[in-house]
This record gives sequence, C-alpha cells and structure tokens, in this order.
Amino acid sequence: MTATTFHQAISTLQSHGYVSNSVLHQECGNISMKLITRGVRLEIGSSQRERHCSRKTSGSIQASSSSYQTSESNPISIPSNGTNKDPSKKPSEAALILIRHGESLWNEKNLFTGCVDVPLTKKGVEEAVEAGKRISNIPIDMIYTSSLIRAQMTAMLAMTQHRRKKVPIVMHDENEQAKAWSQIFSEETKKQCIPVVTAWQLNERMYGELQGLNKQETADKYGKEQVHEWRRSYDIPPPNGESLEMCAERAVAYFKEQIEPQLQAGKNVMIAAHGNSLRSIIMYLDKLTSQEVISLELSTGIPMLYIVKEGKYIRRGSPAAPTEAGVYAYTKNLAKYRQKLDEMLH
Ligand SMILES: O=C(O)[C@H](O)COP(=O)(O)O
Repeated sequence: MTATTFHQAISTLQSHGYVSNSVLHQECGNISMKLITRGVRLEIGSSQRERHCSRKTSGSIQASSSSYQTSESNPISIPSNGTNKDPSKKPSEAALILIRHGESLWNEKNLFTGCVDVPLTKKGVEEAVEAGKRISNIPIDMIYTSSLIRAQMTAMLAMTQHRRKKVPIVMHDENEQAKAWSQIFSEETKKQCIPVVTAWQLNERMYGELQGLNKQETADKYGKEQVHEWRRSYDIPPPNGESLEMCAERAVAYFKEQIEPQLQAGKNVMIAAHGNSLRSIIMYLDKLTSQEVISLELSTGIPMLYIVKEGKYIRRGSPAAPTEAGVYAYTKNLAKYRQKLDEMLH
C-alpha cells in the first residue's frame, strides 16, 4: 500500500465520519491502517508483524513546538504546573508521545516481569532507536519515564535520534543535596537540555506472585482463560499483585496531577513506560470502558502520538519514519517545527 493510497483511504473514512472513532497505524516503509470501532475491526494494507492494536479516538488536531520554561532556583527542573492564564492567548496545543519500552530480557524469555527491573535486549535497544527515528521531528520539551531501567533506556536511546539534539537530563529530586549537586550554571546549556522525570507511579503493574514465572507454563498450569483474565481484565488482580484498576489508581493519578498540567501549558511531552501503566493511561485518554480495555494491546517500542488541544486528547497514530514526507501524523504546527529543523540542520 502506498502513502497516497493510505491518505485516500483516510479521506474516504473521514468523509464517512469514521476518523473520529478510528485508530490509524503506520509501520516504517510498510504502511497499514487499522480502524477499530466498537465491535468492528477493519485492517487496510499489511505489515510484516502484528505490532500494535489500539482503540478509538475523537476530535481534531494541531500542536505547538514551545520550549520548556526554566526556573531560577532549579533551572532544568520541572516547569511550574500553571496553565495558560492569559485570556488573550490562544489555547495551548501540545504533542504527547507514549512509548512502551523496547523488548526486555524477560520479554524475550516470556517471563512475567512487572516491577522486576530488567534491562533491554539488543533487539529492544534497536526498537528504541527505531522509535526515536520515528519521533525525531516531533518537539519534546519534557520526558517522563518510570523508575525502571527498561523504560529509561528506551527514552534515552530514542532521544539519540532526535534531530533537535537537545540533551535529556535526568532530574534528581530525591533530596535537597541531590537537587543542589545536579544544578547547571549556564543559561545557554540549560536551554539545550530536556528534563527527564522518573516516577515509580509509571512503573509496570506489580505482577505479584507471577513475577519471574514463564507465561506459557503459567497458562498450562492455571488455564489459558485464567491467565488471560490476570493479564488483561480490568479489575481482577493476579495473586498478590495489582489489577489494571489498581495500576491506574497510581499511573493515571500521576498523569493527571503531574503531566496533564504541562500539556495544558503547551509543553510537548514524551512518556516512556510499560504495557499496563500505558494501557491505563490510554484508557483515560481514549475514554475506554473496562470492557474495551481488555482488547488493548501495546507492542514494545512503538511510539504513539496524541495531540492535546482544548482539553481533548486526539490520537494521531504511530508516526512513520522521518523520511516519509507528508505523513498524516504531522499537523500544521508539527510541520512547521519539522521545517525549522530542516532549516536549522542544512
Ligand atoms: O510485566 C510483564 O510481564 C510485561 O511487561 C507485560 O506483561 P503482560 O503483557 O502480560 O501484561
């Protein structure tokens, strides 16, 4: 399927009013589209691997490329939570990128991982770099990751590909000394940095007594249905672990308290986290029901773009490779940002 056919397909669906309830999905160099409405799933084109399945969205588009503000006392600390209070200013728009970490050593071994802190495999490293290429033209002012190394590796590896070449700097706010000792004393340097905030609240759901067990062996022992219920249901926890609902209580609360105000203030944010912490956040963003979230699956290392505008989250699918011009994921403002990068780098 060519990019032109892909765009024609989208236009046709838009003219039939489907895009407000669709999922658009692209693979690098191999474009496919999935439209999933309640109960109906339509796939157009083909991709080599079944990478990513997701659900509905609504609304329209646009994003800005504002850079993050610094504060005097802790310059590359998190910008204040204030939203745009000047009524003469246009409402802020922002880009939100969600990315599940690349393949970990326990993904590879098919072991339940949860909060065990396992690093990426070589393939996971490559997935993170590839993801970075796909978002290399999208403005990023702040990065949030879980406290687990696989999410942090993913964020950092992805940022090695970003064309703006700002330096992601991990914030150390654990105590006053850590804060003081990690200060930067050059305004110029600060402008070229992106704060990276690590938060345990974005960690993978705690898998309880399943952590370290083989997924297939567990299904053989307890039955496929039981294991599917533990892995995908909303409110049934695995033995002594967290259900998705429990995971959402911390992950979505963190998103609302810490990340949402940044987006509302026009900051472009990337979140590198986990299958289930991101499922719970997507459930919130896409207003999925506890039934709908059962079929939401996230693949490793695939970035997903949302545009945040007027308090709405508008899913724009997974950005394609930067070499593909005119990609649907670029809004007017994102296109402008990309153009600025082109000018800056030539
Ligand atoms: O914690 C794990 O094992 C995985 O990262 C997510 O597992 P799941 O697909 O079984 O929820």
